[in-house]
Amino acid sequence: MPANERALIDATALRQWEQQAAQAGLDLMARAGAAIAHWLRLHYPPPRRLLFAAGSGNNGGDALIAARLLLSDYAVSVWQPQPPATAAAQAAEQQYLAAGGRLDSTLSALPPAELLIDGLFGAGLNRPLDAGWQAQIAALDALPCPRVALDVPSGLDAWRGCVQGAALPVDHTLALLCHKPGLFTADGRDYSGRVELLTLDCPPALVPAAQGELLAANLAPLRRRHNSNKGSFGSVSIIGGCAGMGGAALLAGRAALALGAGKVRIHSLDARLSLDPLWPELMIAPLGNTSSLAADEVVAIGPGLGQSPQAHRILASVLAHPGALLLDADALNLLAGDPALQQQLRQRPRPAVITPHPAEAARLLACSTTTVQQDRLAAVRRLAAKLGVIAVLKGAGSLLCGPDGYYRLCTAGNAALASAGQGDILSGSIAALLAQGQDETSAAGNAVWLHASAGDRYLADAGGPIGLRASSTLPLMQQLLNRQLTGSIHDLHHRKPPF
Ligand SMILES: NC(=O)C1=CN([C@@H]2O[C@H](COP(=O)(O)OP(=O)(O)OC[C@H]3O[C@@H](n4cnc5c(N)ncnc54)[C@H](OP(=O)(O)O)[C@@H]3O)[C@@H](O)[C@H]2O)[C@@H](O)CC1
Ligand SMILES: Nc1ncnc2c1ncn2[C@@H]1O[C@H](COP(=O)(O)OP(=O)(O)O)[C@@H](O)[C@H]1O
Ligand SMILES: [K+]
Repeated sequence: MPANERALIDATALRQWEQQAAQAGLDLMARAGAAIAHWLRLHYPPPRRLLFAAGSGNNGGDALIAARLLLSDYAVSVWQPQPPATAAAQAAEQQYLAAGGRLDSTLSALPPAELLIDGLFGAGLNRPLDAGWQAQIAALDALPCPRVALDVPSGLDAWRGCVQGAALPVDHTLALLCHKPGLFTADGRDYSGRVELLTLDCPPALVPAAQGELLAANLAPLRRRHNSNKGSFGSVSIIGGCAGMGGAALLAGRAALALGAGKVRIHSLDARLSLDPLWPELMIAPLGNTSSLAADEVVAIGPGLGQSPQAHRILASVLAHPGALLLDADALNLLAGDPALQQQLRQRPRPAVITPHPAEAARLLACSTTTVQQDRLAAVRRLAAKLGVIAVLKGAGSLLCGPDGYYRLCTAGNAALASAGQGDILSGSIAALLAQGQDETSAAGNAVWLHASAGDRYLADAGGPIGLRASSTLPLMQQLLNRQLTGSIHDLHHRKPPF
C-alpha cells in the first residue's frame, strides 16, 4: 500500500479537505458514487438484485449516486427511511428519481436482495442510535445476503471504533477518500470485514497533512553483515520476575533473545530464579545495584516486577538509565501511583517506550478502562503527551503515539493474542529491536507488527484463534522477521531511516 494510502486524517482536517475540494470544483460525492458503482460491478457483476440503504446525510447521497449508475443493468431498490438533509444528498436523490429510480421508506415492503449496500450512516454519525434505529439495524442485519458498507458500517463510530448503540456487521467496507481509524481499532474489525480504500483520485495538492497512518513494518534495516558478532546486536536487561511472577521475566527475556538481541540478562527480584533450563542462554542474576547496568544497554522493566517498595526503588533508579528504556506491566502501575516518577520519566533526555494494556492506561490517566476503550486514540495521545514517551496502547487495533501526537495504527492481530504472557513477549521483542539499533518509534512499531502478524499467521494455520501460547508466538515472529530481511547488500551500506 503506498504511504499516502495509509494516511489517517482527523475529522476536522477531513472537513477542511472536503471544503477545499469543493472550492476547487471537485465533486467528491459524484466521484464516490462512481467509484462505488465501479467496485460493485467488478465484485458483484450484474444481473443482481441490489438493496441500497440510504440515510439522510451524504453517506446516503453516495448510495443514491451509485444506485442511479447501476439502474440500467441491476434490479435496484432503495430503502430511504428519512428524506435527505444535505444539499448534495438532495441533488443525488433528484438525479436518481429523474433516471427512473424508486424510493421506499418501508424496509419490509422491498423484494429480497442478493446484496445490501449500507449507506445509512457514515463518518457523520455523532451520537448513539436510539431504540428505533437500533431496530432498523437489527432488521438489516437479519437480511440473508452479503453486505457492503459505504465508508463505515452504520452505527460504528468512524473515528473511535465504538458501536453507537447498534452497528451493522458487513463483509466489505469501502473507505472513501481516506481510511478512518474506527474501522480498525476497538470494535472496528468485528464490524468492517475486508476494508478497501477508494481514494477518489483527489489531486495530491488538495490532500492535507496526515495526523497518523496505518502501521507498516520496515525490518530490512535489521539485515546482518557476515562480519558481525554478538556484540554487534546489543545487550538487553530485563528487570522483573518477583516471587511467583518469574515466568513473565523469562518470557520477556526469551523474546529478546528470539528476536535477535546479542546478549540478554534477567535481573530477577526473586533470588531463587537462577536458570531457565529450557533457554540456558539467558543469564539470570539478582539486581544488586542499577549502576551495574551499562549505559548503552537496553533496559526493559516491568514483567513480573510486582509493586513492592523494592520494586519502586529500582524503578526510580532505572528511570535515570541513559540508554533505551521500556516500561511495562507493574512498572506502569507503580508509575501511575507516583507523580514524582512520572516527572522523572518526562525529564528523560531519551524518551522511553511504554506498553500499557487498556487497564494500565486507565490507571496512568486516572480514568476508567471504559473511558480508554471508548476513545483509544485520544487515550494514547494523552499518555504520550502527559509522560513524554512513545506510548503503545495494546489490544484490538494497537495504537502507537509519540509526544508530537502523530500516531500509527496496527491493522494486524486478532484474539489469538488474548492470552497470558503475550504482553511480556511484546516487551522483550521491542527491547530486542532497540538493542539492534532501531530507534524507539521504529522498534515499537516493528515489534507490534511482528507480534500481531504472528497472531494472524497462527489464526490462518490453526483455522481459529484458540490455543496460541505466548511461548509459541516466538517461533512465528522469528520466521516472519527473517523473511523480511530482504534487500541488496548496497542497502546495508546506505541504510535509510526505517520510516
Ligand atoms: N468526507 C468527505 O470528503 C466525503 C464524504 N462522503 C460521504 O459523506 C459521509 C459523511 O456525510 P455526513 O457528514 O452528511 O454524515 P452521514 O454519515 O451521512 O450521516 C449523518 C446524518 O445522520 C444524522 N445522524 C447522526 N447521528 C445520528 C444518530 N445517532 N441518529 C440519528 N441520526 C443521526 C445527522 O443529522 P443530525 O441529526 O446530526 O443533524 C446526518 O443527517 C461520509 O461517510 C461519506 O460517505 C463522500 O460523499 C465523499 C467524500
Ligand atoms: N483481541 C486482540 N486483538 C489483537 N491483539 C490482541 C488482542 N488481545 C490481546 N492482544 C495483544 O496481545 C498482547 C497482550 O498483552 P497484555 O494484555 O499485556 O498481556 P499479558 O499481561 O498477559 O502479558 C498485546 O500485545 C495485545 O495488543
Ligand atoms: K454506512
